[in-house]
Amino acid sequence: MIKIAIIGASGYSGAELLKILLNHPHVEIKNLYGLSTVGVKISEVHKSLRGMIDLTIESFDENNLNEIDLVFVALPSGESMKVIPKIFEKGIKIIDLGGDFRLNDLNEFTKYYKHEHSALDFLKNAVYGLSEWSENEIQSAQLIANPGCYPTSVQLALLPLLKNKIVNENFISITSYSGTSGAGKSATQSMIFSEVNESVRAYKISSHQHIPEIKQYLKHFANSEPNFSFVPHLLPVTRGIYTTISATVKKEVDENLINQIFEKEYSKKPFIRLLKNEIPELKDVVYTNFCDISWNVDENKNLVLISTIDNLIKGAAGQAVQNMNIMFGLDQTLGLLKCTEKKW
Ligand SMILES: NC(=O)C1=CN([C@@H]2O[C@H](COP(=O)(O)OP(=O)(O)OC[C@H]3O[C@@H](n4cnc5c(N)ncnc54)[C@H](OP(=O)(O)O)[C@@H]3O)[C@@H](O)[C@H]2O)C=CC1
Ligand SMILES: CC(=O)N[C@@H](CCC(=O)OP(=O)(O)O)C(=O)O
Repeated sequence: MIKIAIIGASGYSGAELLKILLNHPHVEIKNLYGLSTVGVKISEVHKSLRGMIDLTIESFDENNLNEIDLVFVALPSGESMKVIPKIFEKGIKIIDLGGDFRLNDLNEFTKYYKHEHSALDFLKNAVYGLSEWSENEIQSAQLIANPGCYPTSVQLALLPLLKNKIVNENFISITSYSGTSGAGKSATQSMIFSEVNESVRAYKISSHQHIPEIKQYLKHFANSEPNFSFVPHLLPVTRGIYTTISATVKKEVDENLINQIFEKEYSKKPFIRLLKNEIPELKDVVYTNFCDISWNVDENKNLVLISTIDNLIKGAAGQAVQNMNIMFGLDQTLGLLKCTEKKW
């Protein structure tokens, strides 16, 4: 059994981790950590877990991790880097759901993350855990930086086409919509029901922390440095990410070639569902680890790609468990709903 601790178990991603891990055949959940909820039973914080787990949330102390094999860290931005180096020193495997260890360009990193200087040197220890694209590196990693929710949906759709050099890189337009759970459980005025309901708004245009992440890993995985815009929007739903990407493809490219590229890259990947010309819908991926991808090219070589995920599952806890399975040499689908065939 893999003995697990979760730091940030009382948050939204913590809840999803628990629901998946309680159903995992090779996992034993040992310790749960929080901040304002210390001393409270986890089944009182996440009432959906009533009758499923009898653990109380504790205050984190790295000296209590002696029997732990893997720690999931689901803390707000800037908090993980305070605890992860101490856990790493003990030789324990770690999966960080936050952004603290995703960027290796220090200029970009310091723009977006309030850091402790000692944590900067530490960045090189992390492997970026985009499961479908870094399986080999994940297998041998001690520390995984789990990808952000928007970058997961963007990269899974764009990488195969950029890797095959069929997209014009002069301009790619990326528009994403997220449910409100993407912002976590802390209350802010802009996230209350009456502000969000029956409305849609863009935010952090040109300044979102996921722009450098997308840039870094398009280069890393596809050796591509396209000029792109990324505009996130807040949608009045609880969960899900809907990403629409517009670009032009090179003049010799047609839909058949794109079909072949996606099939080659993803036909054996259990969480990617290729929909070709169908239009994906959020309701078909929420509560799952699937990423549904569709594509369309018109006679003027305009490409539209659509990619949908659940921000809390494929965009956070589900991908984290997929990465845990890969790190421990297990079937990567354990604990998660999966595709057993790719025809429907
Ligand atoms: N929500 C999402 O869709 C996604 C989130 N992520 C990332 O995952 C991480 C967790 O996100 P999410 O679950 O939404 O966050 P939440 O805000 O829902 O939960 C945060 C958790 O961290 C604990 N916590 C808060 N502040 C501190 C602190 N100063 N020290 C120690 N513990 C603290 C909270 O404990 P308590 O409740 O006891 O106060 C709670 O357990 C973030 O880095 C986020 O960016 C990544 C992808 C998607
Ligand atoms: C709706 C909403 O506010 N979403 C968050 C997503 C944050 C997240 O999940 O990403 P990190 O782990 O990279 O911080 C945002 O746009 O900042």
